[in-house]
Amino acid sequence: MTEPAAVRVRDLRKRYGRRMALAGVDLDVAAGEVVALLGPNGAGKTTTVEILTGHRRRDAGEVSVLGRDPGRVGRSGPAARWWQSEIGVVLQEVADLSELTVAETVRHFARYYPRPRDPDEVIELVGLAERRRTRIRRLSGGQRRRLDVAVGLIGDPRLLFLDEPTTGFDPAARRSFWALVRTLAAGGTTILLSTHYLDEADALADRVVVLAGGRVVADAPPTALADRAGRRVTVRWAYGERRVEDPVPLIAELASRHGGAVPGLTVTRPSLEDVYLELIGEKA
Ligand SMILES: Nc1ncnc2c1ncn2[C@@H]1O[C@H](COP(=O)(O)OP(=O)(O)OP(=O)(O)O)[C@@H](O)[C@H]1O
Repeated sequence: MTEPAAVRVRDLRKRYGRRMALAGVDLDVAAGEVVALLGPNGAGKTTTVEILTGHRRRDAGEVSVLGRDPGRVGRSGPAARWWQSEIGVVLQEVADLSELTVAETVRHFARYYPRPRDPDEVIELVGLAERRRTRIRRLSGGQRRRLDVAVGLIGDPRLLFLDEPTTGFDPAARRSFWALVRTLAAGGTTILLSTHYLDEADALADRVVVLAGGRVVADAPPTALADRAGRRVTVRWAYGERRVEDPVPLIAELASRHGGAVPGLTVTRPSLEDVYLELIGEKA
């Protein structure tokens, strides 16, 4: 028997007053998959993650997370406790426990779960072993984010939600965070990660779901998005430019028109970033 989907979303809708944040989103995450929800500011990524984790109500649509509706699972009772222990959540805004140390914080959250991971092991995993005794208010932004992830992992979740986990990281911190996500994925954790960094989605995800203006504008493995990038090339010459799939006939025609060499000829393939910008409508 195949494992049921970790996340299944159909026609999800959410408004804030007059502002349409989600205009009918479909999303699937299979067990064991790493899916990146990619999109610009205001695309609806956080709203989606908040609805899936039970932190925000939806207006319409079907949502199932580990077989339960997050809008109905409630806050207490055995079903809610089971569900909350199976998911790990790292949202953008976290509780302020700035007087506690790293180790105290992780141990504090471990008490909420029936089968927590070992706090020292989790601290080591997120790369904070040398900061175990540091108070939270003395951590850097990147270290603080790692602590958020430690708190998200302490319950040993099957499914982990990471909302823009590397915003504000320096390049080295991002790379080591990526290594952590890969370690978790290799251990079988299902991960839904929102990001506005294309390279992050490309580096980590089995599948990239691009959100723009509250809609899914692409849903494909990163390599398929890259292939889409490779298909169309731009041919420029001194008197014009055209985008074509196969540049050879156009160049032949231009060559015969100019009686030999084509003045100022260049042929360029779009980058993955060009395709992404086009998908989210930020390029003419
Ligand atoms: N609490 C709120 N009240 C009113 N409008 C909101 C609220 N939260 C989000 N919005 C609006 O809903 C839309 C989607 O926002 P959301 O935070 O989900 O996007 P996002 O993709 O996570 O953006 P970012 O990358 O900037 O975090 C935006 O237009 C935003 O201004």
